[in-house]
Amino acid sequence: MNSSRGSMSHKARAQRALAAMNSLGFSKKLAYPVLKRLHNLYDKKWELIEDDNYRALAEAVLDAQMNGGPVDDGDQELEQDEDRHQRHSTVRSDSDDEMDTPDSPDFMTDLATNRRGNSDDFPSPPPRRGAMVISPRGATPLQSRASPRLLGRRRRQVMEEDLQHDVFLREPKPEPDDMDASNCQNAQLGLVDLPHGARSSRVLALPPPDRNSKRISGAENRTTQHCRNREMSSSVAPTSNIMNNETGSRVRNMQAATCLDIDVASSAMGEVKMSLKCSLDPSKFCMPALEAVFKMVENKCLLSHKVLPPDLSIGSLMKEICQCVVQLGTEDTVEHNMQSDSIGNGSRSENGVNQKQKAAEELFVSKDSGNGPVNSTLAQERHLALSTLRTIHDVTDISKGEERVRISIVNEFGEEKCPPSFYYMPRNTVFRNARVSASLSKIGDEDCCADCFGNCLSAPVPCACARKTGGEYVYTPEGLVRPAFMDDCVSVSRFPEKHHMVFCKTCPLESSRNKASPEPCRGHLVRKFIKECWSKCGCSMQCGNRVVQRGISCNLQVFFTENGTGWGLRTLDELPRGAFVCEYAGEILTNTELHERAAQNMHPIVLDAGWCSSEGLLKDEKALCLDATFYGNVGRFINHRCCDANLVVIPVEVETPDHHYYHVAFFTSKKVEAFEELTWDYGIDFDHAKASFQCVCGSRYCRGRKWRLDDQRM
Ligand SMILES: C[S@@+](CC[C@H](N)C(=O)[O-])C[C@H]1O[C@@H](n2cnc3c(N)ncnc32)[C@H](O)[C@@H]1O
Repeated sequence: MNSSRGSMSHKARAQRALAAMNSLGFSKKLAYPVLKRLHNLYDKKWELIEDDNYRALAEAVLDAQMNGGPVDDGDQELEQDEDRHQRHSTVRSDSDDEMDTPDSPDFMTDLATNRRGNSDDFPSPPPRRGAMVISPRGATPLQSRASPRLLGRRRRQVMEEDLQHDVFLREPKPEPDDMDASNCQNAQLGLVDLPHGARSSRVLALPPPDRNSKRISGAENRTTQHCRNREMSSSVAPTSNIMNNETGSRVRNMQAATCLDIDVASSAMGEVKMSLKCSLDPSKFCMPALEAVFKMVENKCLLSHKVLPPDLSIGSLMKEICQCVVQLGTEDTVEHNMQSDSIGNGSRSENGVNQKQKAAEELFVSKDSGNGPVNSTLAQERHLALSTLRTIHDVTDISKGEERVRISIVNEFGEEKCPPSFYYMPRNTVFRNARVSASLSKIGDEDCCADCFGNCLSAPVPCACARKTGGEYVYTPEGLVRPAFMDDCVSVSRFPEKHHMVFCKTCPLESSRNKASPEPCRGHLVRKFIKECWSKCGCSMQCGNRVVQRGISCNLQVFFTENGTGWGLRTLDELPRGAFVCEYAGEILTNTELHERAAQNMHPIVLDAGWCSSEGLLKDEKALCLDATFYGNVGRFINHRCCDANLVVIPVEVETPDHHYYHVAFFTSKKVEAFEELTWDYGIDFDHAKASFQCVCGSRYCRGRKWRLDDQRM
């Protein structure tokens, strides 16, 4: 700040301020009321107005202009202030009176005169070298000392006008002396809403940041109007980096955010803007939808932690936003590149998406992302087409954004980059004939807690939904299955012979295998159910009795196993006993449909946990099973381990009170270390029939070992 200004009279300072505005092309008529307002707002501190070449004033004037010209609402305030001043001045000392205060009648008269006067009366400040400005009217370029940020806003204003005519804009080049801008290769990005009929959003390049702008000063300077927080590459983790250093994965690295610039600016008109700048390769970037970015940040920061971590800061949230923008903005490109690598016939479109493949997929794929099962039909004929089209999955997130958390995939041991093709589907979907009735009318008063609110677990008395589990909630406030309930579930899974089984008169499973002469029923285990609150319940989605329906919340990774079981699933964090991991999601089939596709199937799960309640023969459409061969979630990667697996399956009632349909949920049966493989016991009877695979689980209780030894002896 020019120290000589400190001794100038207020009148002179006001004149200088208006002259500076004039040199930017703002008329005194426009600038004057804004100056008055700002002067009041800044508690008559001229330094703040003069700081950074009248930056705050210029921004406020520009805002006033954009909001429809001069707004002289400062008059009243100023007049009131003047009254106050006059009353106050009667008790002021002589020395005070010597000061030529801006709210003195003198100041007012002079400003009023200047308002009427000619703009040429004011001396123009010396031009800044190299600064190119577009005039407010977008007509005459002129040189000025305005900050680059202001110039940027004015450019943007013109750009927005241009966009209305769908004009393509070139990115403004960073100013040669702007180191900040050159560190980050690209310009700032922003979204602009377009007028009706135009494309919904466009990425605009904003000008490089003002290197003169103030750094965050926090409490030290509460009047600072512009803050910036820059962190260079070392402090920002690679965003879409699926190479895990600890595991030494060979899967390729994606774009990393090499620099993060957080910019906060406010105007005197009460507007505060925050901007993020992430450095990336623009050729590999396509601006993602903001909703997707926010959803991802929520998932990463809030939902996956369930509670806010103690070290949460706005800075780290902003960093996450920046990283999510980079990740989402580069995913399509990476996927496309991989498709081109493997298929070799990709025709690249403007935004990096293989249009040919997209169009083909749209023909074949109809997916539902709503809650619960939906009676949509997924034609089996699509499978073949899909498997040729979708040979490669998105390597950064196998769920393709369908889950609350990103699920990465790595192969540390083999050449195979991805598992055989399948369509990721976070929830079960009916294949064709299965009948899943999730109607509200079927949920009686006894099956819901309509009068509850908030979190049922904090109510003094357990709600109606807990009645089905003996009047006790299965979940602890931490969202874990209670130890006693878990003990029972583990026992049923580990020692089935010790537990109650029901035998159908005519088993739907056997009759679907051989309708004419079905074999006798082999028995179905009676399992304990969890009953979660649902749509007719009055509690919130965050209720502690809603765990499975909220979806995956732990950090999982699909990886290529070393022991020959192919792809498997592991946790990246330590998990306590009783933690929900994921559902087994797939197509809902009738047993007949399952039998028809038996030749192709992997390991379907028969939904027979509720068969004990059925009298006589279950109708075919009620005897259901889940098949994740073609459509499924991460549950399809969980390998088998005999007896001492670390996961246990628990049936969960959510949307249907009858137990012909339910959710198959995996919970940890013991504490699981980070990077440990997650396994469950498929319950295969290796003695009874030759299994579809030779077990290599490595468990000391392996039931397949005997079978393998027999094989070797032959
Ligand atoms: C539900 S899938 C699990 C994911 C599978 N590993 C993959 O790569 O997609 C079941 C298949 O995995 C393999 N598998 C799972 N557990 C196994 C085990 N203990 N021993 C040998 N193979 C196993 C078998 O091929 C089995 O058919």
